[in-house]
Amino acid sequence: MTAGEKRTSEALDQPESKKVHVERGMAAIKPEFIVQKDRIVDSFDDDEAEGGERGVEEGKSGKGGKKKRRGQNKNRDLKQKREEIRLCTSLLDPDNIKTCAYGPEQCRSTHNVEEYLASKPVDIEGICPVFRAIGYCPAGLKCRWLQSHYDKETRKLIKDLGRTEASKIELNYEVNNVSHEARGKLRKKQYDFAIAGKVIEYIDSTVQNDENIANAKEQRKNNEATYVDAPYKIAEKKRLDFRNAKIVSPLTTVGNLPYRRLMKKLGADITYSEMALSVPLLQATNAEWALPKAHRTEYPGYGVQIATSKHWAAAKVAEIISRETEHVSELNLNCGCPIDLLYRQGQGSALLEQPARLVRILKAMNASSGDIPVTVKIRTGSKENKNTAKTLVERLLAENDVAAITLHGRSRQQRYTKEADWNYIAEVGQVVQQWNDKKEENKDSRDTQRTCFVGNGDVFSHVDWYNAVNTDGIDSVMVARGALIKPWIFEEVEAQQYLDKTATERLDILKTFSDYALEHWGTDEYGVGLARRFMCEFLSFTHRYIPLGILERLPPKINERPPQWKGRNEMETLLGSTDYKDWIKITEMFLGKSGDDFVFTPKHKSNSYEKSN
Ligand SMILES: Cc1cc2nc3c(=O)[nH]c(=O)nc-3n(C[C@H](O)[C@H](O)[C@H](O)COP(=O)(O)O)c2cc1C
Repeated sequence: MTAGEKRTSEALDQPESKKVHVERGMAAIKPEFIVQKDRIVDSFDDDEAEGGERGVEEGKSGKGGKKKRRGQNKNRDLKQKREEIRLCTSLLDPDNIKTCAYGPEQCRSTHNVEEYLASKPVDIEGICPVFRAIGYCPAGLKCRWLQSHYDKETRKLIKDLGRTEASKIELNYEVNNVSHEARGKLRKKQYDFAIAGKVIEYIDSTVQNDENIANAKEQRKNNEATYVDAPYKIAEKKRLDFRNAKIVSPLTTVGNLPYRRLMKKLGADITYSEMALSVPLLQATNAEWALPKAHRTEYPGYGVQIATSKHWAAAKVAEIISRETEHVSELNLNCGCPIDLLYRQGQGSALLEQPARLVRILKAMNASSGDIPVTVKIRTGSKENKNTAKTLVERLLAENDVAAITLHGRSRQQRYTKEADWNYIAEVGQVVQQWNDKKEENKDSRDTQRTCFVGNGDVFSHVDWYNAVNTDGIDSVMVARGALIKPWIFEEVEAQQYLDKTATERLDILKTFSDYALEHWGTDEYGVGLARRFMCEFLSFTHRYIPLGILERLPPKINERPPQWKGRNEMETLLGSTDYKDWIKITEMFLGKSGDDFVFTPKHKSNSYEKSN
């Protein structure tokens, strides 16, 4: 709804005497916490976020360019600065000096340890979070908390290797690292696609173009004798059971490994990688292969999401993932990403308009992914008011290649200000349920795996969650922004009540994120910079939380915007600040002072950002 279309709604869940009149789309804040009534926080257009920085070329203004999206900061500078004097990584541990591949003369980093240590900024106070967690800090001399694990007398690192082993036993490590060897082969185009090769050949031979898929099915019906069976067998798949599972959506940029690890700790059952693109995966770029990595606690229940427009690329990626990783519970195809860049390449939500291509991709993935089941995430359709998901789902079920379907109740065209259509999600759920019932009745069928159906959109509390999962045909819910703005959402689901978290409790959550971020990105200058950046990205969602205790009425809604408010104490006010400079301040509580060269540009222009720029 636009600002000009304001309507008045009543708070129906309050007794008559307490009913308040609030503008539709506005959060009702108790008067004593309102700072400036007419200063309303801008609505957030989260669509851009789905593609992460891959969407930056969208929104160019000027001749021939696209209309600039309001409130978005394009061309964000996301690179973290590196130290001016860098220590060669061969010298990180004085007890274990390695051979430098370039030699001290050629190496671009310094081999003079004293010079390096003298150039380092003053250490961050306290105990190194990684050393505390695992008894050893891989950043060695580069650690920003070095004083906590360095003996100045002996000039040696302090290690507690007993603790390292213990933390490994506690499953405190990362998985799904694709080997250097496999990546090298990919880069040189020498990887042996033993399964995908056959699958691609078969799909190519049976289907030359989109129309032929329909023809092939017709041919199969009319003339069974001439139909050639696929020259490969589809492996038996691991079973998925999503009934009432607490699921965190795939979330580009913000759904990074430390965040997902945090969500597992806070009660999530299932997590997904950020969307990885098939082409850079096949080119073996390190950044793309970082995406399927997971924390050990995420498995089982960890899905890798990919985006692609080609069945051959899908088959190859599926084979690599099934052969080179050991901790993937499902392989998910993204058919929802709305950003122009991917859409124009036929990826993400573009596949909704090309069902034959989509079916081909899923078939290729399913046949090449070994025992990893294939799942898909779709939207209601491409255009607003023209839902196509039902027909699409019928077709996907008939092809029998997906173990689960997630439906985000919005079209590609629809922006986030409009609510997700849960009535339509329920209708599609019925289609899946009828299909599953029929399968169950057909006792002769060898394939008795039911297809799971998951709804997605605007779930922000246990009330929304139970409304969804108690609907016939809906197995569970994927939660995206709700789990970013309110990371304790699954605790509410478990407790079946709203939880009024204090600022201190919310800070504890951020502290855990900070610790996990440092374990993942490292405690050297560069790692701390990354941890700070991704913590700011996280805070760009957490700050949207309006504390329960200052709300005049329930339920809180994800899309409601508040007038400028203050919290019940200073910390609560700070945690709700829309100013990215305050977010940096919050990171400093855990990550030390940010240097002058730390750069963070928020994705959304907040009120204060616009004011100060
Ligand atoms: C920051 C952000 C990043 C997202 N990244 C992805 C992604 O990589 N893959 C995907 O399928 N959906 C992505 N989405 C969409 C969400 O998974 C989800 O479908 C959508 O936000 C609706 O759910 P919600 O109303 O619970 O937020 C992203 C959404 C946001 C806000």
